[in-house]
Parts: sequence; C-alpha cells; structure tokens
Amino acid sequence: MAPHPPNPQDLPLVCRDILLEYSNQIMKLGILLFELLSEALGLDPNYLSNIGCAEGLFVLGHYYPPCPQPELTMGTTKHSDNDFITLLLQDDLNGGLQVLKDNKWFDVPPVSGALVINIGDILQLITNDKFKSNEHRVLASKNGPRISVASFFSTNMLPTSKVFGPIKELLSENNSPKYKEITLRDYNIFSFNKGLDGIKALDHFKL
Ligand SMILES: O=C(O)CCC(=O)C(=O)O
Ligand SMILES: [Fe+2]
Repeated sequence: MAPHPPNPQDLPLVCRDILLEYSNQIMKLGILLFELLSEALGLDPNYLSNIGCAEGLFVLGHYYPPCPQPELTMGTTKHSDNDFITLLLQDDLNGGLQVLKDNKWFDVPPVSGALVINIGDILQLITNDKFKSNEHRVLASKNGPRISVASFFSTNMLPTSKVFGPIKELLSENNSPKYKEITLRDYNIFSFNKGLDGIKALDHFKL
C-alpha cells in the first residue's frame, strides 16, 4: 500500500474501499507508534519515521481453513517478522496465535477491536537489541476458518539502496554495533530463501 498505493481497480470490489481506508488508518497509527518508540529510545519523536520506518506498508490477508487433524500441522510455523513493526488484526472467533517467551508458548487470544503489535527483526537490528522481535506461530484448528490481516511496515522487496544498521545515536563504548548494515530487500531475500525453519534470519547479520 506504500510507498506505491495499488490502482484501486486492481483490488477486488468486495474489499476495495475498506482496504484503502484500513491502510490509511494503519499508516496513521504506525506513524504514531514510531513516534512513541522513538521517544522510548530517547530520540526525537520523528526519528524513526524520518529514517524511513513508515515508508513501506504491505498488507497481507490470511485465511486458515478448518483443519481435520490440527495436531499434525501448524497454521503458521514459528517465526519473527522481517519488518520494523507489524500491526495484526485477528478475527475474534477461534484464537490460535501464540508468542514465545522464556521458551514457552503463550496464547494471544483475540480481543475484539484490538490490534496485536509485533516488533520485527529490522527494528531489533536498528535498535541494537534494545527492542527485540518476538517469535510467534499460529496453531491449526478444527474450528474455523480463521482470518487475520497483517500490516507490515517495510518496503520489503522494493529495490532501494537505502541501508539500515544500528542507530548511531544509540551506540556507545559499552554498546557497540551488533549487526551489519543491510538493505530491506537483501534482508527479505535472505529470509525468504531460508524459509520458516525456526531459526531467526537476524542471526545471519550479526557482527
Ligand atoms: O495469522 C496470524 O495471526 C499471524 C500471521 C503472521 O504471523 C504473519 O503474517 O507474519
Ligand atoms: Fe508473523
């Protein structure tokens, strides 16, 4: 949806207007969240937006059909997101989203009208581990279907030469850079080629 909004005619009529309106609102909320995250880092409120964190927005709809033998598979296997932040809307019917903390899986039950905000790998990289991307997964379920809409802040595969590395203002003698500088495209290519194998793509970019 950003930086190049789709031609509305290319979107299915049934969700055209709502998708465009939803993306506009998600962009506004994302910019607000980047302001709050910048302040939490002790930076100017516009810092994260100014370096391009809100430049790219990619909206993905998930449809998980009911699964007759959910114990044999997963809806989505363990991963962290390849972006700065993800704003996730889950339907309030069946649940299934889980987050990993201290090596244990915790349910993230849907709350009507609420979004789940996930920190992605690139925010972890630029904050030099101050904010950590979370690993999550979705269980398969007999009940269903389950529907979710994930809005990823990243320019993803778009060709750009802009590189992101640990933010200089956050570094010090006691906090040296932990990651290489990368383009978002290179990060995504590496991560997609690797697949959801349970290993964080971020580890590959450690110094
Ligand atoms: O369907 C969900 O609730 C989560 C989807 C997800 O983790 C993702 O798209 O990255
Ligand atoms: Fe995810």
